[in-house]
Amino acid sequence: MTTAPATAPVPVLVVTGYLGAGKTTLINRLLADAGGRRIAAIVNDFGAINIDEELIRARTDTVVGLANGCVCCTLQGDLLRTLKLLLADGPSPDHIIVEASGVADPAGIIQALSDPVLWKSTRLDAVLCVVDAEDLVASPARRADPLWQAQLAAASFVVLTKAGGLDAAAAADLARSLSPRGKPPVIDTAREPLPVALLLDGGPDLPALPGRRFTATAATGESHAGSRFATTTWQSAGPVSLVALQALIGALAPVLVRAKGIFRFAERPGQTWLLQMVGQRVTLEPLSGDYPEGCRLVMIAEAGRLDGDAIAAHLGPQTHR
Ligand SMILES: Nc1nc2c(ncn2[C@@H]2O[C@H](COP(=O)(O)OP(=O)(O)OP(=O)(O)O)[C@@H](O)[C@H]2O)c(=O)[nH]1
Repeated sequence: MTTAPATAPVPVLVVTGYLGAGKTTLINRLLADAGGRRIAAIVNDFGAINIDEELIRARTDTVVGLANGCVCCTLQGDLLRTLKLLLADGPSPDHIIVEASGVADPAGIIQALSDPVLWKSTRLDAVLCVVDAEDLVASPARRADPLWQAQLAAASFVVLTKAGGLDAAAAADLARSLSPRGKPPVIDTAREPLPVALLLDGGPDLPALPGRRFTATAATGESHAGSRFATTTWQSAGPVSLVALQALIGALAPVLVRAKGIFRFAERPGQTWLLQMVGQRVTLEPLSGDYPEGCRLVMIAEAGRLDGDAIAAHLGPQTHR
């Protein structure tokens, strides 16, 4: 009697990191450099509109968005259901990347992925924590934030983004401060190529699976920020005024922690634009590729600080696509 060869569990890479740290950008780099690996992405956006899913969809056919909640708590069940569907539907991917929302405590995700039934078909391979160097330099108090600490504590790898403005010694100091003993490894994306094979396939000095340990503490500790931040979304079927958007950002900048949106402007017909705001840094860049018509905007602020009516006051009433 012959037995069917056991198929290896599909490895899962969880990408965590604070709001606007660079998770989506990093995942798109991994997808671009995937080297023939079939990668499925599950993208969790805290808000009702999943901008990150749209940005990642441009790179891979297999992307599932989980919006309006957090995979570390309210959407844990959805995460497990989505994983099961991805594995049941056609040929399994070689790898699954889960982008956590910026307010997620990875402990809850690790806990969900440790489901013994799921473990046979998928295994948590690594947790990658994206850390924004500019943000840390501008806001040193970030290090005392329990959410930020929980994300870093769960990391098997730390990816340092936006460190290009620091000199080499300052960047090395920053990396050491994030990982004093050199484990987890810190990868400075401004100075070194992204080690795709290491991040996706594991490294030689990583403990053998499934014995690799992950820091899983209570999912609902004070570090979880789902209730600390509130998200407000707005969308329209048609274009908006660029001047009105600039005025809106100017008016709300003092309270916004994060904003992102996909826009068409009445003043610039025929072009789609991506708005990104992290801290006080705002960028507006043209997008190439097919994006659905209309505009959508997600804004995140400390709960109670963002007046949703201000968006409609500047951009006009919300209309649905
Ligand atoms: N200079 C620089 N900018 C970066 C880098 N990575 C990301 N950014 C910029 O940072 C902003 C936020 O990047 P995202 O990839 O959307 O961040 P995120 O962590 O997915 O954001 P959330 O999902 O909202 O938490 C965008 O304007 C990016 O272009 C980097 O390595 N260097």
